[in-house]
Amino acid sequence: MSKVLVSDPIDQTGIDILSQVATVDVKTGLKPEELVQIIGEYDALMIRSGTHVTEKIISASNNLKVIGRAGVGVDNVDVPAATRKGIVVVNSPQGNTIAAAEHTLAMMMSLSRYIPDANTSVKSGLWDRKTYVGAEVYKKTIGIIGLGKIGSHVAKVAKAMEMKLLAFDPFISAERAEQIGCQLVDLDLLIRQSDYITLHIPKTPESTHLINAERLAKMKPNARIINCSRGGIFDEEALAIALKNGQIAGAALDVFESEPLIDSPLKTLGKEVILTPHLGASTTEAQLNVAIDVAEQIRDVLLGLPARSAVNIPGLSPDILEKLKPYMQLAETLGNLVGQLAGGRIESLNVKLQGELATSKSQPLVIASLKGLLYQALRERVNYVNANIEAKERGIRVVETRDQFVRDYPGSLYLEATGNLGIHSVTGTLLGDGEIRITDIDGFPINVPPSQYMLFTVHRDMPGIIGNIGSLLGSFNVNIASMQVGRKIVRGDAIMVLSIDDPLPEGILMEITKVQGIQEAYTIVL
Ligand SMILES: NC(=O)c1ccc[n+]([C@@H]2O[C@H](COP(=O)([O-])OP(=O)(O)OC[C@H]3O[C@@H](n4cnc5c(N)ncnc54)[C@H](O)[C@@H]3O)[C@@H](O)[C@H]2O)c1
Ligand SMILES: O=C(O)[C@H](O)COP(=O)(O)O
Repeated sequence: MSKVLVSDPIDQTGIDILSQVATVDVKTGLKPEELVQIIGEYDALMIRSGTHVTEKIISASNNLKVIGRAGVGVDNVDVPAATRKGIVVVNSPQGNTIAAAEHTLAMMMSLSRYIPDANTSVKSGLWDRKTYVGAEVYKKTIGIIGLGKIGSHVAKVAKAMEMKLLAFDPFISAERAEQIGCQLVDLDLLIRQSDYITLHIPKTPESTHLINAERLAKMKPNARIINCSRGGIFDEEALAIALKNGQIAGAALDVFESEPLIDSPLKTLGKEVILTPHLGASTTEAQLNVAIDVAEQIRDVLLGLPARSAVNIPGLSPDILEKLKPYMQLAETLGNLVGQLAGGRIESLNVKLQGELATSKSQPLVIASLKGLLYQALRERVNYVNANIEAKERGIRVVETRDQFVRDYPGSLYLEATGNLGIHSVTGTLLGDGEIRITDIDGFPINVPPSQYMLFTVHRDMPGIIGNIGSLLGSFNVNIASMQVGRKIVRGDAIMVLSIDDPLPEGILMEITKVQGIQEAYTIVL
């Protein structure tokens, strides 16, 4: 049974899901060196923002197949190092969107009305109504930096409060911004005109210290700024100076350059500053959502299935995955089959999407085909994450083609592998119930489901040959489950495909090739 380590607090429902397929250890608050010591025992690791999965931890993780981030940000995971090791990294892109957006709005309102300080004041026995005269957000301008999932929800609510909405996001169109009710502007204008500025962007080299002394100096004196996205996007030293000097009216931070926040000049400031300990995603609802989402994905990866939100598998977004998942299984099976038929060193793989499939995204199918193709060489070490890298390292050239006019099946996939021992091709499709059918091998039409043990022969189509093979297998006590012959012309070359119940015994393949009329024989294990 697989072993999963949960190293940050997650909802019990997630642990219950993982327990269906694995032994789950919950060990929170581990020091990095403790994690390095034990990670080798685990097949999966489930974390939140508290665990930093460094290259050192990844190097020590000899069995790790998947890292699940129960949340959005994966900046606490060395994703390139995980990718190099073939470890899938999954997250929950939407599970805590509403929670983070609502925390942002709560921060905005609390900043405007000094609620945290007023509350502390009343609890300390005071009744001070003068100090806490606030400001209304109604008709004020909010500048949203990053109009993705969280930014868009903040926009929706801000619009309902009749705020004027500006947005800066170089990766979205003005039309999209307009649909959300925002005017897309450049960063400088947003900074100069907004009464409230809120950030909803990932931390990248470009966004690090995006809010610095220079930009703070351009803000309105009544500006209040909020960061519920990632620490390090604000230059905290410069922010503390700007607040101290009254350059801006307030700031609310949920995330910090270094967490937990220990020494910071921001802590010494007054009612104009609100600090929360990375609580954006901390609602019961969000924690349930992310725990289920990520635990299900970890479970799927441990069962050998693709995950719907893997961050390090190119071209695999959840909607594409939903549509292509059955075809990925087909691609993997065909890749494995054609790899075994080609044998030896593979030089190139042609992946052709046919019929209805021709309009689909090819990348997931290419990855799955390569995973299957490399299985014989790499076994469990090849997966959806590293299949591309492994193929490149072996010098396998991948060619993607499409032919929507192939109409013998609604959608089919054709793989052709060229190697130092020759060229082989296979075609397959999915039946209505999702069952895989191999429909062509090396140009011979057939219609067989894949089975674990198979035998293929290329032979002359002549009387007696099928009987001879049957008797030979019988003499070795090999039970034939099914058999089919495919031929292009009567009495020409033909292919025989047999599904057998057990692996072929040693030496029998050689005997088969000696049968009169047999030209080639291949044993396949899928
Ligand atoms: N505080 C919390 O607990 C909490 C909870 C959830 C998410 N988050 C963080 O909030 C952030 C936003 O999450 P999301 O789900 O909305 O992400 P998202 O991917 O849906 O949206 C991010 C948006 O930022 C834009 N963007 C990227 N770089 C930019 C830049 N330099 N300038 C302007 N726009 C830029 C992108 O185009 C995208 O539209 C992430 O950093 C995430 O980790 C924090
Ligand atoms: O990126 C996220 O999802 C948030 O930062 C939430 O982090 P958390 O899971 O540690 O609360």
